[in-house]
Amino acid sequence: MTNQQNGVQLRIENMKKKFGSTEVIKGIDLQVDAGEFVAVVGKSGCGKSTLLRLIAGLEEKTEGTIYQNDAPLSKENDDARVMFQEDRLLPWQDVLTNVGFGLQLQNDWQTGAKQLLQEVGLEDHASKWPSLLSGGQKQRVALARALAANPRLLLFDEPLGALDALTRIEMQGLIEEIWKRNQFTALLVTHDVSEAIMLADRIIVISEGTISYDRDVPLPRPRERSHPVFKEIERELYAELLEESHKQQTFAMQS
Ligand SMILES: Nc1ncnc2c1ncn2[C@@H]1O[C@H](COP(=O)(O)OP(=O)(O)OP(=O)(O)O)[C@@H](O)[C@H]1O
Repeated sequence: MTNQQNGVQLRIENMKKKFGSTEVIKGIDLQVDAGEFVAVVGKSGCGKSTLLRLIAGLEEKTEGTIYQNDAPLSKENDDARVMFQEDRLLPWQDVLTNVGFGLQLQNDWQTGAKQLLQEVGLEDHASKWPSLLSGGQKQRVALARALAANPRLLLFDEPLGALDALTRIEMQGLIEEIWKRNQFTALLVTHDVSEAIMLADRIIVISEGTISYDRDVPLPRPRERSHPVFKEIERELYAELLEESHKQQTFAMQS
């Protein structure tokens, strides 16, 4: 089931992106429903972050159109926020101010920022400097800061990539809970196949700048890693990724 009320609908048509003479995105067509959670998987360098940056309006496309709720996007996407692998917190500001950064034009921004810290379970850390937090806590602050803008689209660019396995699982639970509560549309770039199956309504694989695989995850939430359908999708995804990798190696040896 998807969160339809707050999230935006996306439609990407024939998206292409070149850096110099190298075409990184070679023609992507993708539709994402309002409130849908889509995971983007693929080999390092296949263009996942570039796709996210194009949707965020942080990168200029070479060709194609992105429609958001049927309106073409032409500049920075005000409805979207990106959460990166590195926390990007301001080290000279305390946690509360970091979260309230986007709220500071509002009179009572401290109350709003405290509520967001509560949402991510860090209400007792408001006056700390970021340097005193663990990696997982810093990512919780980064998530609260992203939520401050009440985004209708959250773009997660491998945000849990630097965390230890247990913290990562905890953060997956938090992201799922917050997505359900806030009802935004979500795109998650991840290298972790089980993370994709745990969180996404749908998984796409990007290979050589195009979508090579696209399937729904028909599992109830919260999900069990031991569920036979979970295992089946896991096997399918690894097979797809290995096949793509094999094709690329063969191509590299022939050329
Ligand atoms: N600003 C840029 N200028 C030139 N080349 C770029 C730029 N940004 C990305 N690229 C190239 O585009 C390709 C795709 O990069 P991108 O970061 O989208 O890949 P990715 O799939 O997210 O990789 P990873 O999983 O390692 O983060 C890479 O070959 C990268 O070197």
